[in-house]
Amino acid sequence: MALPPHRARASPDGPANSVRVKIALFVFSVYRRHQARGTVSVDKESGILTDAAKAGIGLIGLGTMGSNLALNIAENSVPVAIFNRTTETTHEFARAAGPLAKRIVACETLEQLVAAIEPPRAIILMVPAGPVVDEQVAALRPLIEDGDMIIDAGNANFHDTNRRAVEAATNGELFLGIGVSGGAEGARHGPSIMAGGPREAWDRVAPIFEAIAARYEGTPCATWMGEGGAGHFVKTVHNGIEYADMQMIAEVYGVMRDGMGMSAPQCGQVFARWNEGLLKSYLVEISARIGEASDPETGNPVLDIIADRAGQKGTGRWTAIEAQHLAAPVTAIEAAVAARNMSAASEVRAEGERIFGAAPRVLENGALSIDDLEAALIAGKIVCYAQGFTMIARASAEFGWALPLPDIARVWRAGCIIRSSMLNDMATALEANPDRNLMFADFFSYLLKAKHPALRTTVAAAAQNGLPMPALTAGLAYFDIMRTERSTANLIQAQRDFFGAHGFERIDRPGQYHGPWGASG
Ligand SMILES: NC(=O)C1=CN([C@@H]2O[C@H](COP(=O)(O)OP(=O)(O)OC[C@H]3O[C@@H](n4cnc5c(N)ncnc54)[C@H](OP(=O)(O)O)[C@@H]3O)[C@@H](O)[C@H]2O)C=CC1
Ligand SMILES: O=C(CO)[C@H](O)[C@H](O)COP(=O)(O)O
Repeated sequence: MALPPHRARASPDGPANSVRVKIALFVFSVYRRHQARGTVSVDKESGILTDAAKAGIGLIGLGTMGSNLALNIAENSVPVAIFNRTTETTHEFARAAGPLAKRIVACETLEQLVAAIEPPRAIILMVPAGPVVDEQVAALRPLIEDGDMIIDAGNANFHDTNRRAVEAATNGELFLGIGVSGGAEGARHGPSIMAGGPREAWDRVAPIFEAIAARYEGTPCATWMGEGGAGHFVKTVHNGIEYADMQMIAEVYGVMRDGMGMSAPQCGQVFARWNEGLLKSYLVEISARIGEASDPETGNPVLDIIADRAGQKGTGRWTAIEAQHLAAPVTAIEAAVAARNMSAASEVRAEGERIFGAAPRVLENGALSIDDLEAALIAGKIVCYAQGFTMIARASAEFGWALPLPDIARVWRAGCIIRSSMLNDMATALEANPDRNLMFADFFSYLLKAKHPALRTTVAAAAQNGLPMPALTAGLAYFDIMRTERSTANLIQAQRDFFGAHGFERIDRPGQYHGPWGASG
């Protein structure tokens, strides 16, 4: 199949150059301030920077993400003051920081942390979502001054971020809610950053975040999304898409493993091949590496010894719940969240298998090809992103944000977990028409026309053989519903009117009507 012509790349030169200038000016200003304060001294025993020279930013929470972000910040020439609940971790971290330790100010108390940062201060929180963030804000509040800024860079429910932004404004502080994606590797070498909060607050710290962010053809993947919880909202939908993307990949892995009898390394090799085509993406790439990895102790494929119960920290669930509130169907994401919950119920599943027997699962030779699975995954992925972007557009209108849909696609092109070669084309399509379902854009409708038959064949064969495919099935149903001009909701409306006198519209004249249901209605 020939690809359509429009895989144009946005020219990165203009914005990228101006960003480089901004970063250079910021770094220079930090250096000047440090020069003015004299030389840095180092504690002989710990090797930790102890000088009165002030840090350009503070960071609380040296776990997986915080420790890597701190190193990334230091590597980008910005001295960073660090604090962690467990003090030993702070010292271990600073000791292990090697040459970057000279830009790390290790603090044992929040008082030390605040004192170590150049005012007006900016302090990043990289701690678990929920009450911990409120506790950290409350602990910092008596120590900071008007104009200081707290930045929650963990995953947060955007409703909490909205509330915290209002509380901060009342207290004369600035509050940013920033979604950071990319896992440990991204945090260390370039994550994708989705910021929300007062624009002027973002502008103040943007040079640091743009410096540490991933780059797509020179353009930093760090974007201000809007006021309040806008950044955390976009990160939440990112994670919802992440759930669906991962689930769809797991579903085709299930067909290869159970339906086709392929080994984990064989599945890995298929993913590696797919990663050279339209499915090129971080999640397919790591699935290839996972499939090919073997357990050093037993020599068996690692994938075969991992328990089949998926964990979750809540962002997928937040997406599904919010989508319901917004009446924005994200059926593939909802199915993926439900699939994780069902995977966790392993004892119930075992009982089900005892009662009903295992489904046949094995496909007849030739029932499906690897190419069918690839095409099914391409179609499913387009539907899942289309749902995510539609939800973002709905939220933008509902919450009075002006969420920049093309920029969201752009900021996801590098650094984040859902980065994929399709995102540049999504940015182009959303630039042309941000209000239109992505499935209908020229490039994606062209692909869907070509690939949806394979999605249908795959879902049908899987259903026939008891291979569960909740996300791909949900994606196919969404596609079919969205291409059906006359749905079956006329019967729903009749039923509602029958039992509750809710009324219905007619197709042949305007107005509200009731049916001739008689006394039984
Ligand atoms: N891991 C990932 O891939 C990603 C995570 N995130 C988000 O980033 C945030 C941090 O995640 P991650 O680094 O993985 O988490 P970790 O569990 O690795 O680290 C948690 C950090 O928070 C501190 N902490 C935990 N509880 C408290 C508390 N009650 N009071 C003070 N400090 C506390 C821990 O300190 P101590 O050492 O004392 O335990 C530790 O420094 C979360 O919001 C997460 O959802 C975002 C993107 C990706
Ligand atoms: O934000 C992330 C990636 O983008 C985190 O890794 C998050 O923890 C993933 O979600 P979950 O733990 O629910 O799978």
